[in-house]
Amino acid sequence: MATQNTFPALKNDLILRAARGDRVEKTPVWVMRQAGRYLPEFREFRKQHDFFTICRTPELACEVTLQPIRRFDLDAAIIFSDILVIPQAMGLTVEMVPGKGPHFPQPLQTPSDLARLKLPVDVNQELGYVFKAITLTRQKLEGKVPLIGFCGAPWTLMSYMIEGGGSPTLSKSKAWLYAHPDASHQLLQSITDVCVEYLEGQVAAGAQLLQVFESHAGLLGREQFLQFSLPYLKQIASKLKANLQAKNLPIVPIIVFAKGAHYALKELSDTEYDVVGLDWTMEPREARKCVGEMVTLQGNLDPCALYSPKEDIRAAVKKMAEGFGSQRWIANLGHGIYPDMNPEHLRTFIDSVHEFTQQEN
Ligand SMILES: Cc1c2[nH]c(c1CCC(=O)O)Cc1[nH]c(c(CCC(=O)O)c1C)Cc1[nH]c(c(CCC(=O)O)c1C)Cc1[nH]c(c(C)c1CCC(=O)O)C2
Repeated sequence: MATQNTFPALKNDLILRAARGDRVEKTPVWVMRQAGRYLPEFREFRKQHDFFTICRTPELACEVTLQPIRRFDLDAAIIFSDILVIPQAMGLTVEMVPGKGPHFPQPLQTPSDLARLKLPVDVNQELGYVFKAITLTRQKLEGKVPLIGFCGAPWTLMSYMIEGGGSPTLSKSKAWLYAHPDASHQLLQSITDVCVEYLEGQVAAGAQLLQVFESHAGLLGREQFLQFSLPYLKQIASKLKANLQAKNLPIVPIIVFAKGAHYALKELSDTEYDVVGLDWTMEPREARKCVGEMVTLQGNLDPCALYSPKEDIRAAVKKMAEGFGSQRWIANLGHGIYPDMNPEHLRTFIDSVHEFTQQEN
């Protein structure tokens, strides 16, 4: 059975309080893809190490995780890894092609290809390197901020496994949903089972908050989302929480980020997720009206707003803060930061969140 390690005492628990709906004196902020190519120190590091070698080597993953924490006044670290480590653990080869992104040399083409998957997955054996990276990073953070763990959601991972890489339409993977619904459900369930065990292992290793990335929700319509995405997202949160409780592990808050799922915001808030992430197409006040008071919202400045002059970034943050209000909000961008962003503009974003949300007493 998993046992908890002992870690340095936490000095900043703002994000954990906001996630649970406890009072905060200022709004916590972190940024999706905060460890990455927009940082010169990351680009330097990448010249020496292959992407998945960094993910698989705890000392390297830890170093990259800490880079943005050293530079900025962030309220959380997110473990450096990728959502595609799960397809790898299920037996598929994934390469990261510089300048192009992920590539699967042998994607799933027809339902008969499901036989190629290596199931069931021994999560400790296949993904134990992530657990080691989390434990090491939690030690090296010295309690400065909490450490976020994450995984890709089943539909997003299924679509990568079938498309074999990025795709503007997801037409191959969406074709499975319409032409092979049973095989699709079978695949989604297999991925879900891995996600549950993987997230549990991350908590046992020291993750203090989790995020599930359903990055490809937007290309599903509401119907397809309710059928092929939401049930698996729900299963992840409910089974995970039950397992954590049964094993006496901390029941950490969980964030669901379903990019583009504005059509199912209410349903997303009606789950065991503690936080619902918003992309930049959603209006904070409308979103709050839709989800009610019992859930924390995360987001949602358009990442491209960081291309504007610093004064405009400050104005955009002020407006965003007025829209979300001071409680039950975790500030973030509406999607990951882009590689050509000026790190100093990110600093303006982070510092102005703190400035505009600081409470009087
Ligand atoms: C869809 C997705 C992926 N990976 C991820 C998602 C979900 C978030 C989202 O919707 O953007 C999640 C992810 N990927 C990475 C992290 C690390 C933690 C962080 O700082 O957020 C996280 C949380 C590192 C990464 N993952 C990747 C990089 C860049 C690769 C490199 O260094 O060469 C990093 C830092 C590569 C990657 N990985 C993926 C793509 C599409 C790409 C190529 C596009 C790109 O380069 O941004 C798959």
